[in-house]
Parts: sequence; C-alpha cells; structure tokens
Amino acid sequence: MNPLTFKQDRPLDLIAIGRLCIDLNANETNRPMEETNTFTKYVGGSPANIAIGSARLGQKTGFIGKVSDDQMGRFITNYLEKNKIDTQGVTVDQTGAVTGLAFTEIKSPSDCSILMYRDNVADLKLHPSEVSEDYIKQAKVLLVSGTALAQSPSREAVFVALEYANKHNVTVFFDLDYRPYTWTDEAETAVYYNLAAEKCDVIIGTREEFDMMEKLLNINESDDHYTASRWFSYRAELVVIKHGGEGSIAYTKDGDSHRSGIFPAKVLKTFGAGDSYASAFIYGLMNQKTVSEAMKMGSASASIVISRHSCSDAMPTIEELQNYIDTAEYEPVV
Ligand SMILES: Nc1ncnc2c1ncn2[C@@H]1O[C@H](COP(=O)(O)OP(=O)(O)OP(=O)(O)O)[C@@H](O)[C@H]1O
Ligand SMILES: O=C(O)C[C@@H](O)[C@H](O)C(=O)CO
Repeated sequence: MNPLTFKQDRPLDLIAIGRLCIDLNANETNRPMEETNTFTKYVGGSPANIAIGSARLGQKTGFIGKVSDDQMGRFITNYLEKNKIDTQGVTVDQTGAVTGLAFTEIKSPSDCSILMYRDNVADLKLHPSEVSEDYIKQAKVLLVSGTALAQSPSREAVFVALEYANKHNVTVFFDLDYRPYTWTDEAETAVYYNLAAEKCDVIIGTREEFDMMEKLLNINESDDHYTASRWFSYRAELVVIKHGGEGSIAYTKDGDSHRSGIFPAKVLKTFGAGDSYASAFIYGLMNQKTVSEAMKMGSASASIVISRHSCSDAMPTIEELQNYIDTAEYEPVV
C-alpha cells in the first residue's frame, strides 16, 4: 500500500531545497582527525546528497539553493550539472559568503563524526525572492531539509517554498536532518521544525530528531507510534522513524505500520545512511512501490553508501540498487 499520489503532469520529479556544501572525507581512516593528513573533496550537504541520489536513480531532479562565488561554488554547480541536475534554481552569492565544509572523521566504522565549518555560509543566504513559484509547480515532489531552517533568510525561503508546494499540490518530503552545530537555541530549533512539519506530507527523521521536536512541548514519554500520530492531524500521510542498524518503521495515516530491516554492510563510515535511504525511499514511492518495498530500497541504498568513502559520489544507480537488493543479504526485523 502506498498512501501517496503524485501529480504526473510535471516535468520534474523532485526539487530539493537547502544546503550545497563540500564534504572533506579523511583518507586515513581508523584514527582521529588530529592524525589525518589528507582528505578527498566531494559535493555534500544532506539535500544535495538526496538530490544527487535521486538523479543517480534516474529521476528528473532540480535544486533551489545558493552557492559561494568562488571555486567551491563552481565545483558544486559543475557536479550537479554533470549529474543531470537542473540548476536554474541555484543562485550565486554576491556577499562574499563561503561554502560550508564538513570534515569527516572515521575513527572506526561505528565511530564517525563530522566537524562542520559553517560560519557565513552561502547556503543560509538563500532569500525568499530567489524561490520561484513557477519552478516549484513544475515538480511532483519538494524535498525540504531541516538545516535550511536554521537562519534567516534561508528559513523564510523554505516557508515560501512550502507555501508554493502546498498551493500547487507538490508532495512535500521533510527530511529532518538536524545538525546541532547549525543551531543556537533548542527552543528556536523545535519551534521552526514543528512549524515546517505541519506543512509536509511525509516526515522522515531519527528517533533523536523527533525527540528534539517533542521536548519543547514537554512530550517526554513518547514512542514511534505517538510521534507519527501527532503529524496525522496536520498534513502528513506518512511518517518514517529511522533506527540506524536496527532498521526503520513507517506509519501511515490509515493506521498501518511497516517495519524494515537492514542489509548488513561492510561499514566504512556511518554517515550518508540517512541521505541515501531518503533518496531511494522517495524513488520507490514515486515508482509504484509499496511503503515496505520503498523502505527496503532505502535500506539497500544506505547499505551501499555506508560501505563507500563518500556520500554523494557513492549514491547508486537504479541498476546497482536493484542488483544489490536481488543479491545482498537482507536482515528482516525479528
Ligand atoms: N550499520 C548499518 N548497517 C546497515 N544498514 C544501516 C546501518 N546503519 C543505518 N543503516 C540503514 O540506514 C538507514 C538510516 O540510517 P540512520 O537511522 O542512521 O539515519 P541517519 O541518522 O539519518 O543517518 P546519517 O548517519 O546519514 O545521518 C537505517 O534505517 C538502515 O536502513
Ligand atoms: O549534511 C551535511 O552537511 C554533511 C553531509 O554532506 C555528509 O555527507 C553527511 O553527514 C551525510 O549525512
């Protein structure tokens, strides 16, 4: 069962809005960053990773965002275009802002962290006037990433995008993507996450991200079922709670729930699991898969990406993904 319908008369499948950054992934693994010397540069930023994953799966994909007016900004835009992502919604900052950097540390397959340099970043300077209604109404899906809510004017740009999407029946997926280093106040964070979630059709997040949103409202004894049910009184049709190596659970407004297991992976690094899960999960739902089948696609994509060095570069093609699902070991939830 798939509770979602998508407007088919649209030239774009998915438009993502939010940050376009650079990942600098340590080449020397299994040691702290103090002991690494070299990094490999990839395009990064959760919504960018999801958009790249979507395009890699064959979806017609666009992006609304802002890049720095320098080599890093051009690197990002060139990469998007090389991956057949439409960049008409990507603007170039003229204030001297820089590209956000995510330095990743791989101490061990299960002990990874990200050091974020995000002062004066171009992605948070996206202005509401740079969000085009005519562009958004060309898409079946709008993918919103929570970190874009962290500062003005990006925050207001996201809410304008949500208004356009709701007005034109563009299905909105909200990937919570909570990155504490981009926020300064817990209450401010929770307020804007909750306000945005009210306008979304599908909400995807980890248990911890939903806990962050509920703490403000003194909801302390929550569980996945309660979390999901909160959102069905708004616009949500589907709520997915991710549980890392323990899989994920999805709830639909009609009261059904679906558990997904994982594809055990030779884990190189854990980050990137969420973005790859989201891109393949959305692809599945948009291509007549049931919720359970779409979750399995997400799990398979995540398993592929966490076994590779990058996130964006590692995103699988539909052929790779289908082959992995057909041949790799799947560990259902017991
Ligand atoms: N160790 C693992 N082995 C196999 N699959 C995994 C593992 N960790 C995560 N996954 C898969 O990836 C999905 C999303 O992972 P997770 O719950 O860690 O999301 P996330 O925290 O958003 O990820 P990220 O680390 O990219 O922020 C899980 O539901 C599962 O399907
Ligand atoms: O989202 C970020 O800014 C960092 C990502 O680019 C990085 O690849 C990651 O953490 C994936 O979830």
